[in-house]
Amino acid sequence: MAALTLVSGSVGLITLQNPPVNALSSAVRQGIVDTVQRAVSDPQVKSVVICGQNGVFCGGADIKEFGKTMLGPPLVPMIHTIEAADKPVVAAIEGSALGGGLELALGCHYRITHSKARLGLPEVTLGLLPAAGGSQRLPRLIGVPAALDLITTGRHVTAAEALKLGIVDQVTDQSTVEAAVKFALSVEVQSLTSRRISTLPCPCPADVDALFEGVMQRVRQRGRGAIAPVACVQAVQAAATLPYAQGMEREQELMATLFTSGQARALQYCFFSQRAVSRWSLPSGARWDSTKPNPVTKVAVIGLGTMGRGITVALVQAGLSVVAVETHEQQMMAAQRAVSGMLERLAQRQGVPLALDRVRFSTELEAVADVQIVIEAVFEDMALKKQLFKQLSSLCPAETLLFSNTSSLDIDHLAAQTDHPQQVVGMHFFAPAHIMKLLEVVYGPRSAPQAVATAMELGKRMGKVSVAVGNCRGFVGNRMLMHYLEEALFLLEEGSSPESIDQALKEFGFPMGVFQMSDLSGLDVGWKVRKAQGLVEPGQMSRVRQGRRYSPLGDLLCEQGRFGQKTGQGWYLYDPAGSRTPRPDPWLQRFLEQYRARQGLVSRRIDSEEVLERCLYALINEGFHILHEGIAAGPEDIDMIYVFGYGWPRHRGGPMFYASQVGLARVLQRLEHYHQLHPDVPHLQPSSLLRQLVSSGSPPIQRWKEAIRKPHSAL
Ligand SMILES: CCCCCCC/C=C/C(=O)SCCNC(=O)CCNC(=O)[C@H](O)C(C)(C)COP(=O)(O)OP(=O)(O)OC[C@H]1O[C@@H](n2cnc3c(N)ncnc32)[C@H](O)[C@@H]1OP(=O)(O)O
Repeated sequence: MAALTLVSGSVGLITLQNPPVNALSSAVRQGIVDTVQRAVSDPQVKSVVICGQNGVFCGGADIKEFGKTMLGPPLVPMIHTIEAADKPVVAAIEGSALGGGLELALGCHYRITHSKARLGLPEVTLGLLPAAGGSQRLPRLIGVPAALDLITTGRHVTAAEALKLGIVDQVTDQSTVEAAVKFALSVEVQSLTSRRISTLPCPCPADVDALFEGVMQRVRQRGRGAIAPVACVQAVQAAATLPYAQGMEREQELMATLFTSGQARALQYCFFSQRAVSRWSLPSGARWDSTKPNPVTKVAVIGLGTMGRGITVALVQAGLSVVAVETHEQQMMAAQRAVSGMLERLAQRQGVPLALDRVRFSTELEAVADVQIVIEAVFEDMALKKQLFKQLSSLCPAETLLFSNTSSLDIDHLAAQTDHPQQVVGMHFFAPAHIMKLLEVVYGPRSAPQAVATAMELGKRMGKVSVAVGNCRGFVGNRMLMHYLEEALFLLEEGSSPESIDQALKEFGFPMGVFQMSDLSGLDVGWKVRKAQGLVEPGQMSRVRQGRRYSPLGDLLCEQGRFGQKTGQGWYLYDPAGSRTPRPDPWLQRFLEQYRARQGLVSRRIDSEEVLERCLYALINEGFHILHEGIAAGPEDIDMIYVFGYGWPRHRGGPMFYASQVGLARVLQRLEHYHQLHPDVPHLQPSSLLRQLVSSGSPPIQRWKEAIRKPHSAL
């Protein structure tokens, strides 16, 4: 797991060997301890270089070992031994030096880096802190403000930035190991006194207390209840105020709390789930590793509203040629200006050349005839989309893939309009499409595996987290969201207010509550969907529709022209119209009181526990139905959809992971309780999969698939 060879006569070269990222597993740590000891005690060795196999220095501690009994030598004394060595030790960093990998490098006396390498301490993203001395050494090396930034955000820095910050000593474009060996030879006789970072004082700015206070405030605000960023600030504060040995004690103490926390488990589950969802499979048995995506260089986007513009930008940024079609001349001009502006701003921010020449704008549908993929992004209207798919089917060659950016419409109906239904797949982007990371790739029973593979690959090229899901109303995300929204409305009817419901959800960790989110998306969007479902009865107040409880509150607001932020009024007041700051609306309060009075509803006090249980468990219950039907391959697919598309707090792992942490028996018991109180609400009736899991002893989430009828989970 680590090999020692003698090179250039006097340099002991230690190579970490643990593909793919040379994570510091117990075997690797043992290998490092053994090889360092041999190198240090070998009189022929005058200096040491540590590098990683296959162009990667080290991806950090082995995350797969977390939560298990720790075997092998611990990291902290291992790094101390390296730092204390009386022969110069040089880290040769290629690929990545992350987390424990960078901490290992900080224990070395020098760091030589390839220009393409990335360095960082991303432990915070896993619910941890750099507890192999990183929180104490980095501030001593680069100062408190820069260390706080890197440690609390976990962001990776380029080699150039690392050099500027003083993390590394040299950057090379050539062979890193050769440069490091040459460097090691040149420092063999130099004193190491100033090279042991742990012995250096921590450079602090004059207003260090104010700095910590400000950062702590920012971190709490941004973290939405996450504990790791707070502990990271506290650890750096220890580096700034305590001698190294005491700082290390504080680091270990803080880490001990984080290491066993539910948040760390949730974040580590997210790390693996994010990767697992790319290993898609279909109910037919087709899989990611046995299906080749089509080569794609040119894509068309039809419909240049908000979504189409965002998709165009995302495609251009992925290096593709795009034909952007909008048949209305005026809208086309506006879209062209908007897309060019977005691309210009992005190019400026990223310091890359402007790629405007990769987009060709056209008002002619015929312009799409020579592309490999057409992404339809016209208005969410079935008749309109059906007509377009019919036209596309006759316009495009048989091998062209036809993707629809629909958020809820039936993919099978669209496929049925074409001569080649196997070429049709849904690509549900989230607004703004060039920024949001989530992509739901929706397959129908006739979608070809190759079409799904190509959509997943295209998503990857655009930097998205793509999740393959089956076709059903609302797909996975919006289907679950419907019940969350409905419960919020029922709670309003029963006596709650938009402010208190939103507050409870924000305290849970959502960036905004359900009513603020609805105002932002536009209340007319849901109204249109409900109209299409035949649920809307203008001017009517009846609370039972299609045989179940229904709240007409949203419809009544829309009838008053209250569509949310864009009209200045919705569940909140926005002054002026278009402003983003919601203010409680006294009109709404009166309206709710009158509504309850007319309906004979007696208002009661509703606490945040009930808000969370009813909104979240209703959503989770639908997730169990989705799993049972095989619409999502596994719980991790649902969780990644919610984390990346709906603002579910990552440190809570996603709705299905959250259910597993709350305890399935508890979720079941509360759903039964609420269903008993509200028998006219079918979505509160516990799913049979949830019952089945509870009666089989609530297995851990990784084993749910064994109970699912059509499992094709990737975890
Ligand atoms: C009390 C005892 C513990 C003390 C610990 C002290 C403090 C130290 C803590 C840590 O070091 S925590 C780990 C910090 N490191 C990271 O967060 C880095 C995570 N990895 C990445 O960001 C990326 O993997 C990468 C290194 C940038 C490479 O990216 P790339 O896109 O090339 O590959 P991936 O698909 O992401 O990964 C490939 C493969 O490798 C697995 N993997 C990656 N990193 C680790 C790791 N640190 N431990 C275990 N496994 C890792 C990843 O899951 C992929 O696996 P498969 O999905 O292919 O099975």
